[in-house]
Amino acid sequence: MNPLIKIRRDLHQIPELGFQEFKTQAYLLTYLESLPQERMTIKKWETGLFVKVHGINPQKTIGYRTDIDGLPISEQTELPFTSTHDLRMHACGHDFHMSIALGVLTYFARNQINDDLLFVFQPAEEGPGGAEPMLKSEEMQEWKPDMILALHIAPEYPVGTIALKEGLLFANTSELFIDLKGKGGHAAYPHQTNDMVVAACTLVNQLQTIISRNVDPLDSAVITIGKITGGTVQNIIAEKARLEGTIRTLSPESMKKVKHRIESLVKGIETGYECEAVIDYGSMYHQVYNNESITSEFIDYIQKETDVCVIKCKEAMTGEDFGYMLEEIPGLMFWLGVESPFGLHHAKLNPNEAAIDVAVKVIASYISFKGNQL
Ligand SMILES: CC(=O)N[C@@H](CCC[C@H](N)C(=O)O)C(=O)O
Repeated sequence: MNPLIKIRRDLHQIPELGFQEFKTQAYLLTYLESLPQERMTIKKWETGLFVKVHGINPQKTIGYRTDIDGLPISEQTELPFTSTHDLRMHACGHDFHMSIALGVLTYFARNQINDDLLFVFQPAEEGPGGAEPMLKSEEMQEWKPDMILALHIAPEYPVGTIALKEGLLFANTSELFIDLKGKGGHAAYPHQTNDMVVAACTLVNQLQTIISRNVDPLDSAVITIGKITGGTVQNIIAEKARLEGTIRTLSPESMKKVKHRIESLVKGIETGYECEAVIDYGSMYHQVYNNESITSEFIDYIQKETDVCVIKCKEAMTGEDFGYMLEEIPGLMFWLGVESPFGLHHAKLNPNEAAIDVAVKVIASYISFKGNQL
C-alpha cells in the first residue's frame, strides 16, 4: 500500500479533539523518527509540533501548515479503518492534511533544497483555535517563515483539481453561545413560569432575521445554531435553555454589526420573557486572505508546470484559524479536490485517497521552485 495512504488510515482511526491530540502527536513523532534526522529539528508545542527542515544555503524559510484535530461526530462510513474513538471522527479531512504534510516533509528530508522549511502541525483548528497561540509562541518567533502555505480538502471538486482565489477565501467566524434563565414549573401552570424553551425557539427564529433584514443582501453572512438544549423532562417547564452556534461574515466590520444585532435581540428576549440571558462568543477566527501576488504566481506555476487543473473559486463561509497566520505571514491556502459524495462535517465523509499524491506533488514541486530561488 502507498505509505501515505497507510498513514492516513492510521490517523483516521485515532481522531482527537483540540488540544487532546496526544496519540496523534505521538504517531507523528514516531513517523518523523523514521526519517533522516541530520537535517531536521523538531520542537513539541502543546499537542502540536514544529519541524524545521534545514536547507543547504538558506536565504529564507518557507512554511507549510497542517491542522491535526478531529470532530465530535460518530463515524458512519463503515470503512475497514473507521474511527476507533467513540464520538470522534476526522470528518474535516485533517487526516488527509497530516498525511500530505508528512509526504511533503519526507520528500524534503530526503531531497535538500537551498531554503529552510518549517512544517507546522497545528492542534485545535475546529476549536478553540491553535493557530493564534502557535503564531505567538517562542518557537514560531524564532523560526518564523517568510511565506506560508496550507490546503483544505474539498469534497465538491474532482481529484486532480485545486481551487483558490486571490484575496478573501474563507470567512470571519465567531462561535456563539447564549444561556437563557427564566422560571421553571409545572407543565400545567405555564402562567406561573417563564418558559425558556419558548424563549429559545423565538430567539432562534429572530436570529435568522439578522441575515435576511440587517445584512446587505450583496454582502453575506451566516448564523447557524447547531445545538439547542433546555429543560429536564417532558412535563416540567424549562428554567434554562442554551443555544450553541456560529457566525460567519465576509468582513470584520459585518461581524461587528451582526453581533450588535444579536445583542439587541437578546435584550428584547430578556425583556419580553422576563428572563436573564448571557452571550459568550467563544473563539473567533480571522478571515483567510490569500496574498495576491503569491497566489497569482502559484496559479501560474501550477498551470504551467503540473497537470493539475486550477479552478478559480468563490470565497466560502467556512472558517479556518490559518487566517491568523496569513494575517502576519504572506502566503495562501487552497482547496484540494477529493470528490466525496458526503461533505465536510458529515458522518459519511469519504474523500478519495488518490488526492493525497496529487497534493504532495503540487506542494513539493512549488516549494522546490520557491526554495531554490536565490
Ligand atoms: C474548515 C472548517 O470546517 N472549519 C471550521 C472552523 C470552526 C471554527 C469555530 N469552531 C466555529 O464554529 O466558529 C468551520 O466550521 O468552518
